[in-house]
Amino acid sequence: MASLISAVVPVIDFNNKDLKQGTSAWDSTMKQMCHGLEEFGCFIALYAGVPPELDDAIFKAADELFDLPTEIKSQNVNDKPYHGYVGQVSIIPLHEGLGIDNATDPEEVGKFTKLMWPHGNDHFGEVAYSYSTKVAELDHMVVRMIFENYGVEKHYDSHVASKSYLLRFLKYRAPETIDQGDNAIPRHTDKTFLSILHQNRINGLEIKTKEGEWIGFDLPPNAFVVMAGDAIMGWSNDRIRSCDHRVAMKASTTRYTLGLFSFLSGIVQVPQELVDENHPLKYKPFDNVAMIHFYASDEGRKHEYTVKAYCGIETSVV
Ligand SMILES: O=C(O)CCC(=O)C(=O)O
Ligand SMILES: [Fe+2]
Repeated sequence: MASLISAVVPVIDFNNKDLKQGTSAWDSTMKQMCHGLEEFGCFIALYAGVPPELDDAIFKAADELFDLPTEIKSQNVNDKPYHGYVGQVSIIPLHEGLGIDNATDPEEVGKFTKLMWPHGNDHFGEVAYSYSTKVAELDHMVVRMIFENYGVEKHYDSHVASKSYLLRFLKYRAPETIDQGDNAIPRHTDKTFLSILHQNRINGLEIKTKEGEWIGFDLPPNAFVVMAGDAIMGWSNDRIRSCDHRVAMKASTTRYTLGLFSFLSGIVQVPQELVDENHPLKYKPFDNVAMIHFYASDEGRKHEYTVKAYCGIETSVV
């Protein structure tokens, strides 16, 4: 049973108008944020970039999407594991998910919309695209601070150019028994650089602390959980650790989460600036998408930290 002590995970207000690069507000936010990522693998962002009307619209869009027949939803396929439709899986019976790959590209959002609604649904497309671009703006601000904090600003532009965003609509129906709710999504780490999660006011996300305690969140409506994945753990040479998390469903109504998951293309390398006497190189250069394929294998799923097993120096398979 997890305790609700989210107060320990930093809560950062991104709505502060003084939050501009070079100000003391920026510096202290940057430090608090990186402390969250280093200690917990996550922090909570309060972010008004998604205004209340868009917030309502995206959850209504989720309702509309999941109401489609399974035959239609199943057409959401992707070569990359965990990117397309997931549903009717016996070990996670409460869960269903769909994904729009490259969700900050209006054409890709249009293609997904056409696949789901061959007769068109412009409203859905506009809402999904606008939500993705607004949350990607938060991701950019967070990543800018991370790069500045670790003194690697010069790599920021190439990082942004190599990233893509997957928008996933995630649904959890109410459990019929307590046991069924416990493992709505079993514990795992994401294979992302960062994951930005936003729920429809129904709690359920739990994270594991370094001390091994599971803690839950009581999240306010404008909260976005910014979570480190295995790609940032490798890139940061273990300064940031990926967040071990799971979902427990206790509510009697449907929970929705929108996840904006970022992945990197090309080869990811630890920046030279993050390697020194106190921080010897821990990871070989790696391919983020190949790491997801590794995780999808029987061997890949055995490890606590996929990135260590995949490309950690001494322990890796590549
Ligand atoms: O629903 C959530 O809060 C978390 C979902 C999650 O962990 C995932 O999709 O990887
Ligand atoms: Fe996750």
